[in-house]
Amino acid sequence: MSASIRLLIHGASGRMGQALLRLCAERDDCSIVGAVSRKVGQRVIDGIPQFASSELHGVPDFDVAVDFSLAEAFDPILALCVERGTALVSGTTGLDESQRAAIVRAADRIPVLWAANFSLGVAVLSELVERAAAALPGWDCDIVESHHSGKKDDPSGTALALGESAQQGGAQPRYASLRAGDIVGEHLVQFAGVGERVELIHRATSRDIFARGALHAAARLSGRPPGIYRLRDLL
Ligand SMILES: NC(=O)C1=CN([C@@H]2O[C@H](COP(=O)(O)OP(=O)(O)OC[C@H]3O[C@@H](n4cnc5c(N)ncnc54)[C@H](OP(=O)(O)O)[C@@H]3O)[C@@H](O)[C@H]2O)C=CC1
Ligand SMILES: O=C(O)C1=N[C@H](C(=O)O)C[C@H](O)C1
Repeated sequence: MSASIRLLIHGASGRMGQALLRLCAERDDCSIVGAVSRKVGQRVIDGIPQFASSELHGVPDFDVAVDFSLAEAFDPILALCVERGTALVSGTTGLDESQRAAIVRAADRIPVLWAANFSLGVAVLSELVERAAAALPGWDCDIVESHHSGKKDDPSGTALALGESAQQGGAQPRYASLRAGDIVGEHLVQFAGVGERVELIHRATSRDIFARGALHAAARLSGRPPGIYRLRDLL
């Protein structure tokens, strides 16, 4: 039997962090050696040592950091992974160009997987969007994303990634964002022609789909050579 992969969860107190902690406890291929949040109350919760982001350099040895935090928290966790030579799986959205460039540089030294969306449904939607865009030249393409009122970035990372797929197919997408209630995440990609319209939509009703995808990716990324990995490389 292979050894359990040691995970560091970054953004542990958040909506995604809590889903990751809960779902990791159900797996026998990984264990959490540290949970990092901006603020820390109790030092150990359910046997997992808690660390404040100011204590990042004191976390124990780990194999993969799983980061679902905020853009302003991303640079330190990327730097820590490079310093320790460990893998990074990140779903943090709202990263700017310099942060994206830092990921590319880091990938010379460590394995990195960043994805705007870890669900299988969005992976399929992305392919459908590219095909629809290529098949419907000249049609208007609009991407409408809806999320809970606590979401900070817009357009969502998924909307921007779907926009890249639409562009690959030759469309010029426009974006609209809605923040309301507790919507987990909805993405509508609409192609409008004259007298007809095609709508492709993904509705997430549970964050577990993202957390499961990220844990699966972490288990598969551990021990790989440095480089940029895509979700589809690890499925
Ligand atoms: N790729 C994907 O599939 C998905 C991506 N996401 C993305 O994941 C990220 C997290 O989402 P969500 O869980 O809803 O967000 P939350 O706001 O619920 O959680 C954010 C977490 O980051 C921590 N944090 C905030 N600021 C800092 C900082 N400066 N340094 C260290 N830690 C910090 C928070 O700690 P504290 O509570 O102490 O402030 C908290 O643990 C977002 O970017 C979101 O877009 C979300 C779902 C799926
Ligand atoms: O913040 C969220 O909640 C989500 N963020 C990701 C994004 O920005 O696309 C993925 C998912 O839609 C949920």
